[in-house]
Amino acid sequence: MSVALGSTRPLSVTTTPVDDPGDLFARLPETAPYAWVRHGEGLVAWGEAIRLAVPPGPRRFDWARDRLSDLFGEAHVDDDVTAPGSGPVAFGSFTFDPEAPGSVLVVPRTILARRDGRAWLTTVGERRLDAVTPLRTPGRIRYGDGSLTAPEWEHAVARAVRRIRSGHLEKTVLARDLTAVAERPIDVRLLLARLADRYPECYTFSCAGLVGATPELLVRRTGETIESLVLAGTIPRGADQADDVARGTTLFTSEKNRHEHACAVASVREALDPLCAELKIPEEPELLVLSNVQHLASPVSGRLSDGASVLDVVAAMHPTAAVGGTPTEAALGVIRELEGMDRAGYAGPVGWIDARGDGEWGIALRCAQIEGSRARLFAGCGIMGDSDPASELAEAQAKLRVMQYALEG
Ligand SMILES: C=C(O[C@@H]1C=C(C(=O)O)C=C[C@H]1O)C(=O)O
Repeated sequence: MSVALGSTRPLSVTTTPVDDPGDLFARLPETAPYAWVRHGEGLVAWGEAIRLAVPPGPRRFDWARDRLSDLFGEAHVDDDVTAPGSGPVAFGSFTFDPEAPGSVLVVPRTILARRDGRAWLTTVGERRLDAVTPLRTPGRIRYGDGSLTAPEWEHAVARAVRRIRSGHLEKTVLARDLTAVAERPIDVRLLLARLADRYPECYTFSCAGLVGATPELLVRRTGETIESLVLAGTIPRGADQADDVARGTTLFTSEKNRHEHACAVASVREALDPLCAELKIPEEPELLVLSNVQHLASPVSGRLSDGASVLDVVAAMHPTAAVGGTPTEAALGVIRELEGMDRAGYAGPVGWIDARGDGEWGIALRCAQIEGSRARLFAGCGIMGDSDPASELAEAQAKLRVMQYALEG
């Protein structure tokens, strides 16, 4: 069930303040890099002190929380920083489908963090020196269809639209995958550096081979405060500034996109309401403009009422209608039936948690699963009753470009 690497004795954890390390990614060795970074701040980590394979099932988040609270509870911790992300930390990636295997938690051996003008280093066990080798380029990339070809995927979208029009559900989200094979093994650090450079407002992440830059913050917990950024409703960027502004206006006034966004916001409200003493959700979304697409975005904030950990909040929220649909069960049924692929960690929660229960988790979007010289890229779109399959395909392609750029430069 669970695989623990290294010692099963209590963890010995030391956090000390360090001078500003500058570019966090430049400090990563090539093997097993972990990351959660936005605007140059966050955590990078390497080495694996503990790896837990989370058993699939409806109680997987509870299992993860309980195992971590045992591990962290019995650890010997010497923490001179006491900030969110200091002391022992676990990175995690959960599969989209609770019944799919592959969810994992890793307590890295070394964690380097930088936040609000402070920086610190955490080591688990003996402090070791890890050589930082130069970045390696993967060479030529050859792409192939994933589970469905583009026309097959458009056909699946058309079927989902019919299902929605016949009143079975309001919204679903269909995704597709692409395969990529590089000439040489893929250096995850190079992908991280390129992603962070082009998408600084996204969360550049790496966890157990799942690598990407997601704009969608599922939840950040800092003490009793939580924040989230709900995204749904997308239009590709324009050819020039005037076109861009016109597209932004089209997106903002599009009934289809506003409805799609409202479904996502409603699912987040429903999940967070029972956990919160206070919850703020703006009445109207705003525009989030990224290098490849524009999104409708609603920043959410709240105050927890009962000391839930960040994983408890993740458990309550996943899957939001931004990646599942409305109503959830009907939408998941359509995804299982029409998408024809295993989403693995794509569209699942990815992030980190510390011993206080603080942490940051995103929805794993604009990402790929990397294995040696191979990658599997993912992207999906919210489907409504008036979705046009060709436009949805164009949107999925715009989203796939994030990882294509990371691989190709
Ligand atoms: C499903 C993805 O993105 C989600 C779907 C969106 C949409 O359909 O408009 C927008 C943002 C995300 O919530 C993806 O990037 O793969």
